[in-house]
Amino acid sequence: MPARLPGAFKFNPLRLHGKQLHDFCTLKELPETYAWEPVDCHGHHSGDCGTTRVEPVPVVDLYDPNAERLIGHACKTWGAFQIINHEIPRRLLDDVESASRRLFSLPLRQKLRAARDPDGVTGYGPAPISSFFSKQMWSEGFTIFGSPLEHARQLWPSNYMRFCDIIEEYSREMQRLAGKLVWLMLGSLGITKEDIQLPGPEAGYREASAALQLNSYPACPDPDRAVGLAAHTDSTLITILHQNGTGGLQLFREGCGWVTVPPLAGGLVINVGDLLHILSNGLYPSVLHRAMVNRTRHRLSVAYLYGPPRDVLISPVSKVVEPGRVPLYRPVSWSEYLGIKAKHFRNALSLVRLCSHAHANGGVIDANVSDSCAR
Ligand SMILES: C=C1C[C@]23C[C@@]1(O)CC[C@H]2[C@@]12CCC[C@@](C)(C(=O)O1)[C@H]2[C@@H]3C(=O)O
Ligand SMILES: O=C(O)CCC(=O)C(=O)O
Ligand SMILES: [Fe+2]
Repeated sequence: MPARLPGAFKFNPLRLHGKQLHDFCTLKELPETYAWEPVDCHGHHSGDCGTTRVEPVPVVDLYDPNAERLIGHACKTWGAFQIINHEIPRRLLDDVESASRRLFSLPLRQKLRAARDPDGVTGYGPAPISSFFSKQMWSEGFTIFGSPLEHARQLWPSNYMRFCDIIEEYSREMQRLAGKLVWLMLGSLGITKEDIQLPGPEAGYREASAALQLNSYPACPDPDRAVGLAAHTDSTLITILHQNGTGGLQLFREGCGWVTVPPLAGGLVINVGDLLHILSNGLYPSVLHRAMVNRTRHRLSVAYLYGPPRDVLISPVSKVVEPGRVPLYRPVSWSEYLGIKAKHFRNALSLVRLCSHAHANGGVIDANVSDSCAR
């Protein structure tokens, strides 16, 4: 019989899109639905590099006169790096972290007022990729595209403006930084404004589209069997990630395995996404990454997912397709690619790959490739 004590609803699991959700703080043990097979189930070597010294994820100082070259090298070898001296005020990073903490601290019932619609993209809920996994992830998310006003009103009917103001200011600053970083990356490939139709500095990088993903990873009673956010690449040009002082982000590096990205006070993590992978013809590969959880600390992260204007076609820029090589990907807009990713997840990139008899490594002509091809 259901308990009728005041507050007993907290222990009543609530459902969203067919899955039971929980107020994580009430769980003293890991429910089986959140217990993953040993991490190797992601199909990759688990843990950090064996006993050899792990090479750290590159850190680039944006004031360094060699920043463009260093960024190019990091994109090619890691598909990711951290930045310092990015000129995003520390106060704003703290504000967005507090706003996110305020949101996720609300009772589950209240957060569900702003739940993501089954076919929608914005609002509260498990990470959109959850539907591809039978086990649940030890995390919750809130996705913002454009104005957060409507959802913020549902969450805090009489006190929503502070949240909206912070999100607006953060998005504005991130847009400027993302535009600058993308042009540094393109510059490192020798690509100029004449070669590509992307928002540039003269327009303040406006017109680009972007989403903001707030992620929360509560302390977990059995972290070794749980996964915060399963391994994925982002569908973006680049993603800018702010993580609070608690580590958990890991990057997959060929020949090495999973490498933890240590939180750097005031630093930001930059990931190469699938669209930059396409645009660079695979020279700057999108990075596979995941988030792990821990026993004692609540981890928060804020991802700014930056893409081109939704209907601009992205394809390998001819300058990076060297003689003797071929374009590996067909043109695709961000809106189409997001649809492909939402349906096919890990196969999305190979589904826009051209049936070119070209080798994955920069499009060297090679007749022996049997990859899935764009039809
Ligand atoms: C613009 C987007 C990228 C994203 C799907 C989305 O429509 C909004 C959320 C984004 C996110 C954040 C967490 C990881 C991810 C794979 C997911 O499930 O939702 C990404 C999506 C993506 O990059 O494909
Ligand atoms: O929380 C993290 O460290 C990773 C988040 C992430 O990968 C994402 O939001 O796309
Ligand atoms: Fe991601």
